Amino acid sequence: MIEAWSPQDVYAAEAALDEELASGELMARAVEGLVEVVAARISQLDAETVIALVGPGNNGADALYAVAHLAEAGVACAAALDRGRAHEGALEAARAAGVVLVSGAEAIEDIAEADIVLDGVLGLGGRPGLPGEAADWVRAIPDDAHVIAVDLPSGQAADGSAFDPDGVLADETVTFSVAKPVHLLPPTEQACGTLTVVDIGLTFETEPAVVRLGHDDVADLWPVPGPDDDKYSRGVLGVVAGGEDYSGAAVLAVTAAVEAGAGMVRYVGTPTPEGLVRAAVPEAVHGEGRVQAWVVGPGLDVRASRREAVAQLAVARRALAGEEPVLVDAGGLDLVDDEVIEARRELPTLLTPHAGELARLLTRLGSGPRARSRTEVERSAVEAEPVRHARALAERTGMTVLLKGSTTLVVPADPGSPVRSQADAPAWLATAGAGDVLSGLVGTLLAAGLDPADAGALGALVHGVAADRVGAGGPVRALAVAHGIPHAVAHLLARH
Ligand SMILES: NC(=O)C1=CN([C@@H]2O[C@H](COP(=O)(O)OP(=O)(O)OC[C@H]3O[C@@H](n4cnc5c(N)ncnc54)[C@H](OP(=O)(O)O)[C@@H]3O)[C@@H](O)[C@H]2O)[C@@H](O)CC1
Ligand SMILES: Nc1ncnc2c1ncn2[C@@H]1O[C@H](COP(=O)(O)OP(=O)(O)O)[C@@H](O)[C@H]1O
Repeated sequence: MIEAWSPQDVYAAEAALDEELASGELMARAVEGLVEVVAARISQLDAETVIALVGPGNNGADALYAVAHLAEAGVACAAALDRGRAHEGALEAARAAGVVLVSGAEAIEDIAEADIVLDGVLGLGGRPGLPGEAADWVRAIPDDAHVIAVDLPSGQAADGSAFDPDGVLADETVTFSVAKPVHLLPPTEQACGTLTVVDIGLTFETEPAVVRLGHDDVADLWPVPGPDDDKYSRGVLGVVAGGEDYSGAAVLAVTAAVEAGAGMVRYVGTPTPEGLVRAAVPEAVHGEGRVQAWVVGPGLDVRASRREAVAQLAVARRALAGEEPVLVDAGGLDLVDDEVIEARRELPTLLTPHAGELARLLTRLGSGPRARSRTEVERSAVEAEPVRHARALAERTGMTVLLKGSTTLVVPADPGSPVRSQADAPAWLATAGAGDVLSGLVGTLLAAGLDPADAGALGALVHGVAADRVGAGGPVRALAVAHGIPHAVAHLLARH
């Protein structure tokens, strides 16, 4: 599991530890870890020149001390300074070690020829926009240089809220003690590259801001049946999905639920998908009945008027009005209105929109607990600030929101709970029907008793791993992902 703490919590933990340690000890630990990574990269890449981009704060000091150590060890190092502004102790160390200090046009020339660029312009204390000459430095970084960001890529928001295309795009980032939201959240994680966390001894009493499950966490969370279990105790999942237009969604969701190990799946549909489900998934039973959780919505047509569709919609509405946990996806999202929001306020509910569906929902429902602002929300706005928009929907509805995408976010209804961020899927998973598979998989975890945030994060991880293993680096179809779930789960459980 990777946990990330907010910049405020990191500063507080740092201040607490700083009081116990000798002055400069904390930074010395950070620098030692940073030097180790840069030295390893110099030898792996056969790099000859390193240049540090030095900003005015402690982030710049880290970079400057690091090149001082490397210069002492014989590496050809330079440091770009903006009008000579930098941490005094670090500057002295750099001078004494023979680091070449450059600024202006000379800095731009040296950056353009560097093998490794160490970005220490801004760290945790950075505000939007690069200071002084730093924007020119960043533009001068050659494509073939290996860029190592100190703590975080300069220009990117430490809380992960905003991506700056003109900021640093790192090949790797060396951070201290713990990850920060910038490293785990879209849209900023794309600027971080590979992450190394150097332990400098900070401890935290607060909850992390962001959590990412790793493969080794699956065995702790996955509902593995024991000898006393039967099909009912494992959890029965009701699936209200598929209509005459999108009949395949029902097959995909039900198949995924059965493959994920639901004790039983009860399917409620209209004639065409019902026939398909009967043929494709003999394990499923048909019609309404007692369940431990519901999936409502894949392929569901809330505007259909045929008698069978009206009956199916009545079951969907009963599920939303009932007390069992509900996952609401696709067409089912159209059924979420103020009445449903009021009825489900205290009940486990997971909404699973993609960016376009989230934009539509926020446009229709408005944001804030009482829908104070009701404005048109564009898909592009959700993509630019996914966490903010997912949180707005979670606040508006009191429900947990799973926002699908290359990184899947799970924002719990409780604003104090960490955001979950899973980036396990190959881009090949961007294919029709993949979301229907996710709904069946996560629904099974809800029926087994997991809470919506755990079910969403764990389901997203397994979904991604199944796609990765089935596709083996090539294209993957949604049905194959569903069929790949058992092997993915077995593979992940075997790691324990
Ligand atoms: N916390 C930890 O655990 C540890 C932290 N460590 C390191 O310390 C780093 C944090 O250091 P930091 O607090 O000095 O902040 P940092 O990002 O260097 O910049 C602040 C300076 O930049 C300026 N400034 C900011 N934005 C600007 C802008 N857009 N345009 C112009 N100016 C701007 C800002 O100016 P001011 O706000 O005063 O106007 C201030 O002068 C952290 O990332 C890590 O590398 C480790 O050494 C040890 C363990
Ligand atoms: N670029 C991507 N990389 C990895 N996974 C992706 C990417 N784009 C989408 N996905 C995943 O694929 C699935 C698509 O779901 P969705 O948009 O609901 O499709 P559908 O409605 O056709 O089933 C989601 O689980 C999403 O997280």
